[in-house]
Amino acid sequence: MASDNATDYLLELDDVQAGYGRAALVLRGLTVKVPPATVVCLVGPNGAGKSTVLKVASGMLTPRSGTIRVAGKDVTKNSPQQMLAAGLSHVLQGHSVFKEMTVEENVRLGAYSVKDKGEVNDRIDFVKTLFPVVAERWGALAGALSGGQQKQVEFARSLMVSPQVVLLDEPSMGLDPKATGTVFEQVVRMRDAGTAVLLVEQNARRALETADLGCVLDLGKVHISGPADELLRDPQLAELYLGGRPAAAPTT
Ligand SMILES: Nc1ncnc2c1ncn2[C@@H]1O[C@H](COP(=O)(O)OP(=O)(O)OP(=O)(O)O)[C@@H](O)[C@H]1O
Repeated sequence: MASDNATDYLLELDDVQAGYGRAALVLRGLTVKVPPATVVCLVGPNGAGKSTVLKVASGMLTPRSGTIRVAGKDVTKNSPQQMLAAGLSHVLQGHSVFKEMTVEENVRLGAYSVKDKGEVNDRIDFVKTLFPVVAERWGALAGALSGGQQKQVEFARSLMVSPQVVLLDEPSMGLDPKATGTVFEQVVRMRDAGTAVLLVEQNARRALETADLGCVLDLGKVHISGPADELLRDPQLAELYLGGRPAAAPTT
């Protein structure tokens, strides 16, 4: 009956309503689905509820209604620890490396719940290959790295639990354009290495250029969704959500 078979998606947020305390709802019937090996980005105006979507997906905020599924399994009421165990790894907004610890110590923290030493070593090899800067600066204090390099340490840490989906909240925040470019390249590398990504970004145009699928949030709901390149070419969307600049439609 339903073409949206649950097993077609690694992560599904279905008709989710959520808010903070007694305040008005922030998410008002939001549906977002993340297929395997895909970067899905959420864009939209300030306060639309983008970060709140990630908080709900990582168990930091329990929805008032609606359903969250990971690979078809209902995880709606999971705690953050249970969400992590279910395969959702959250890279928070801003910088969360421990600056006074080495890159190695920061990355190993991501594996605190993994008991098998061999598995930890395999994951270390994997993230070192994926993020060369992590390998190059393995023994350095994380605080000595640039902002973009620290973000890659955070990515590496998030991958230590072999997540199904990485939730990335504004990875370009505070970075210059060159570092932003590198960080988005690494998002694509994560996807190519088999990890799906749900990405929240202020930098809507750059995020849509990186993502496979895009969802535009407004007032706590998905206003429009589809292939990211199509959204980028949509003139109305460009006017409303991409900084008011005209769509990059061919002019010749
Ligand atoms: N911890 C909190 N307690 C109460 N209200 C909150 C909390 N976090 C966010 N909000 C409110 O929820 C709404 C949505 O915030 P959210 O951070 O999800 O939006 P956003 O789309 O990510 O915005 P931005 O792009 O500005 O980060 C805002 O009105 C915000 O003030």
